[in-house]
Amino acid sequence: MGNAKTASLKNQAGGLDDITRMDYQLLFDRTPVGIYVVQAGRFHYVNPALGQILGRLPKTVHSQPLSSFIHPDDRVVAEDCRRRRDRETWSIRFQTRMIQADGKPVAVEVVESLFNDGSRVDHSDGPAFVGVVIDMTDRGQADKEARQRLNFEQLLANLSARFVNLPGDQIDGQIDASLKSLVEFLGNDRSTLVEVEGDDEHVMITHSFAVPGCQPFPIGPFPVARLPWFINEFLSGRDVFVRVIPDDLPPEATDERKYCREHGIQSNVTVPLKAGGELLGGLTFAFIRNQCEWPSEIIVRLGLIGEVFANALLRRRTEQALQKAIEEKNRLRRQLEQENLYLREQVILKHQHGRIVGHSDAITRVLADVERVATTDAPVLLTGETGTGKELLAQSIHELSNRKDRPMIVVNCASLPATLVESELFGRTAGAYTGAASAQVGRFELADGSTLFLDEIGEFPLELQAKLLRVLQDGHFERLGAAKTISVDVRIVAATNRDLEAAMSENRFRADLYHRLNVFPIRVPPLRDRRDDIPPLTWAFVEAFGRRMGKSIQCIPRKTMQQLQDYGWPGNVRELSNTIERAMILTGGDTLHIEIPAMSRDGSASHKTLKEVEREQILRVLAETGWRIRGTGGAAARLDVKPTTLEARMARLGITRPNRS
Ligand SMILES: Nc1ncnc2c1ncn2[C@@H]1O[C@H](COP(=O)(O)OP(=O)(O)OP(=O)(O)O)[C@@H](O)[C@H]1O
Repeated sequence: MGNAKTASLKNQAGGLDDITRMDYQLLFDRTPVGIYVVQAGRFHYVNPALGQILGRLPKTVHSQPLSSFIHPDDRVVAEDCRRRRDRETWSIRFQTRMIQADGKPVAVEVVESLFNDGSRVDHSDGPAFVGVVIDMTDRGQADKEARQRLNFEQLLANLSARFVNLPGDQIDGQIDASLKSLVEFLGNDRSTLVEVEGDDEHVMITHSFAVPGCQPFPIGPFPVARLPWFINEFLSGRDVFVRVIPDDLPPEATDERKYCREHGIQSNVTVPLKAGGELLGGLTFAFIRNQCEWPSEIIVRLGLIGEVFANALLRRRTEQALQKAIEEKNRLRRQLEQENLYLREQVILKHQHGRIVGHSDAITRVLADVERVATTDAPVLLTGETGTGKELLAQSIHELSNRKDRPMIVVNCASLPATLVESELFGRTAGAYTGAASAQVGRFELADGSTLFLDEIGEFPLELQAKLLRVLQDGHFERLGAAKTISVDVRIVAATNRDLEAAMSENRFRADLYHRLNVFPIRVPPLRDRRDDIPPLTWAFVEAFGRRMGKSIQCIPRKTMQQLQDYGWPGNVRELSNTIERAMILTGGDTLHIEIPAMSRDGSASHKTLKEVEREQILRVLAETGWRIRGTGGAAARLDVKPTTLEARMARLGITRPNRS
């Protein structure tokens, strides 16, 4: 094998046979690697390269013990290695420190093997070894850089991990902590995060960390005009690396030169922060105590750190925008709710003005219809049980219309004798019929330019319905007994608690009139279908009657109010109003006691006489006062009557005190 190798070397070298011993000597002398021959622990040969590693001339080293050139701390280990060499190959590889002439240690790697060249060494002194010594100083530097690279990767991974899944509101805190870690790791004096502002004239300093003894950059807006070259550089997406300030600054950076001089900045490295295709700001590293010594490799990799910050900023921005959008949505919703509330209040207030009380959904819907139709001239048909407030609503429609300056004319069709309806509505000429001595202006003429409320329209005489229909259609009619046609502009609001459709099918009501009236029907719900309105209505009536009667009621027991809400109110609001009025008459003091009519929720029930109601009320108050009639808090005072009057009534109603057992 050895011959084969030699043959191949011969071929490559183009004639190794020609190389003389002198040539080998030259080779050893010229090689940049240290070479020595050692026997019995002493140098027999040291080439110039090893002399250089040791900082000595080779001849001064000759015959010296090898161990004396090994660092004292490494000697034992090195000798041990050399002793335990492989018996087969007789070679050994170890790392150690050698000592230079000036006493400085130099890290080396040594490879030593058995040396057979009998011409150079006398084997009677034991085996000789040849050693190759490699200076590891450069290698150490490479290792240091590799270690630095590794640490940097570690820092990068840590930074990224810190920001992953971090809620938007914690990002700022983490940026502060990360700037501190960066300064500690990279050894600069101050790290600052700059964000772009909405306006072109400022950037925003959002975070800054400085080592003790150096000032952090003041947080807040910073005018671009103070460092125009520097800011525009990184805002254009370029890295800024000025290792030696002012020498490395371009001529146009005059403001920067001045600023750095004033603030003692020796070097500056800035990376732009870009994420999502957007430039968000810059991350700057300032050197104040020393100049920047970072290897270019670190500077290149700062961009990666910039990316971590940029992504965090982007996420914070996105979350802030989202949060803002949510807040705006909530604000708009609240505003809408408030406007709704306000609108409702407006409606109620407006109608309270027209004495309509209520905030239930049912009445709110009715009021909304009233609002909607009021400003048109369309006929309105109000239907609903008696006492639900149809007339009140008719009044509201009128008051909300642009006819409000003229009074609304009311005709109760049920209360007029059929014979008088025509003249009442359409007017008459003098002598139009027997007994009509003078001419009369009808309600239609009176209502010209205003509203005519036809209450109880279901009672309108069948024979006059065609005439009514004609006025509704074209506004024309003739007074009774006159040929002259009169034209009027009248808005009709009609009301009924009758079933007009049934009347139609029984031919008591004309279908064409019905359809003409029914252009905008409004159904007014019974009070039992809007029980939420009972408390405000009760209080409204208590107030109104209290004012009239000079009484001030401060309290309605919860139980009483509940009973009012539970009751069926077949007579609707009118019945509630009457009940409150009665209770107010009977109540003394500031607490309202109401005798609730004994009826079921659906309103079908027996009606009590006033006498029965009075009896029950007196009995109840007597029970509450322990049958004490006189004095403050006595039953007479509670009922607001003289004690003698109460006693007389009790006698009349047959009320006597039950025997006490
Ligand atoms: N929402 C309300 N707020 C305040 N008062 C009301 C309300 N509804 C009705 N009232 C009062 O109840 C009473 C009856 O109302 P209104 O006469 O308008 O009812 P109606 O439906 O026209 O009755 P009818 O069918 O018997 O003519 C009136 O005193 C009215 O002021």
